[in-house]
Amino acid sequence: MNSYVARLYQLAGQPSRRIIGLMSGTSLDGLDVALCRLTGHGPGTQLELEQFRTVPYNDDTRARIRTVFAKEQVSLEYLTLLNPWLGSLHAAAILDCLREWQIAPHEVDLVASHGQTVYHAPQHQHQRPDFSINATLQLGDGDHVAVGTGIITLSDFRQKHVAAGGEGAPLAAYGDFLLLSSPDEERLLLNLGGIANFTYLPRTGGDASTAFSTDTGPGNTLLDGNVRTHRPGLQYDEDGRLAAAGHVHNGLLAALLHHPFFAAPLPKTTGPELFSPTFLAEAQQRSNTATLSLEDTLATLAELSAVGVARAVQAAFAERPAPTAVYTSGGGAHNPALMAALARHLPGARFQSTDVLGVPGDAKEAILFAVLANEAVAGQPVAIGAGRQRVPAVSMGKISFPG
Ligand SMILES: Nc1ncnc2c1ncn2[C@@H]1O[C@H](COP(=O)(O)OP(=O)(O)OP(=O)(O)O)[C@@H](O)[C@H]1O
Ligand SMILES: CC(=O)N[C@H]1[C@@H]2OC[C@@H](O2)[C@@H](O)[C@@H]1O[C@H](C)C(=O)O
Repeated sequence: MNSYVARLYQLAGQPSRRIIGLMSGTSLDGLDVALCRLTGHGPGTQLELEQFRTVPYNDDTRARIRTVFAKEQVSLEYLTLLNPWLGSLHAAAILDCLREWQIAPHEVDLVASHGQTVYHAPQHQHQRPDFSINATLQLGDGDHVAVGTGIITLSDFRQKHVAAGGEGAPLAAYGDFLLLSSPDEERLLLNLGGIANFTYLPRTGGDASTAFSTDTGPGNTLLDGNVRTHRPGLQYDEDGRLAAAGHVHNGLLAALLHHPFFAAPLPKTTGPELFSPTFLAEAQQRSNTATLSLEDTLATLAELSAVGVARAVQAAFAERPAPTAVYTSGGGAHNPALMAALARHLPGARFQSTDVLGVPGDAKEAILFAVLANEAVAGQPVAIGAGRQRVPAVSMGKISFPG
């Protein structure tokens, strides 16, 4: 028997596994590295987050990713080169973290690598009559991560979801459901990354078929892009200071909200392919607001992100009250201007960080991929959701051996 197959078989039978989850999201701020001890599997999964670090991307890495990121046309040669280059970069980042944490690679059982999304193309977004399929592309080849670290690696999680009829995202529902359901309350888990999304969790023991997750529209992506354009050198509006100094422009807000995405049924996914600088420029042109101050534009964009979340929550809970327990994660939770807008648009909500649940908000997405790898190796396909909100019950991730 191949010794790695034997190792996987052994890992599957162990009571717990030590798994590194990797996530590099749409904000391109860096690679999140979460060292997790996962005990059990399925609804009994227990998480201990042993270490967490974001390894920042330098300007060169960001520029390389931006060369292809969310672009309809790119150099095929560049894309081909970027795939293994990112895999090797991620492997080096893991080794660097392990050195700092004084842990040897052989003491880690698995790596769960999300890779870098460079293009997300659900059918509603690409609208090509010649391809009636959903598609999504993550770079950072898993074999390079496995060979570079010496650790068995699972990667490319989203393809199975697409193959089973999903849009490849959001996958958060699976891990959120396993780690964060509570017998005491139903919950909304609101992630404010480049794109915003939420997971609805019924009480544990309640009707699991009602759990689901959906994107809601932009989180920080339009805010970040606008800041970068007008304040070169800044990556984002720190602590939302610029947005807080501005006023919402209702004309621009209406032009932004005009897009059918905001009225589309749930669940839905999106990305910076749609919510791009061009999307903003077109809305500015239609509303005659191209010369609006940076502060007012940012205040309006924060409002847009909050309205997107509120509309999706209203659509999901048209027939009954929405959960009031809302747990936030992602970088946008550190933006007080965005959080203030959300508080206005979700009046009954009690906002807390997922930190209070033992899952630090900044680490949550990386942890979720460790949970998916744990399920793929030791668990069963997770069945949650029903009807239009059905989440395909599949195990996800492709397995790469180091040798
Ligand atoms: N102190 C802060 N003040 C304002 N905004 C902040 C702050 N800290 C982080 N952010 C925002 O959070 C962003 C990073 O968020 P995060 O890392 O969750 O995104 P991501 O994981 O790349 O996105 P996605 O979840 O869409 O893949 C930054 O680009 C910035 O917009
Ligand atoms: C295609 C893709 O990478 N989507 C990301 C992105 O970032 C946030 C939002 O858009 C979400 O749909 C997803 O990530 C999280 C981890 C998810 O799949 O749940």
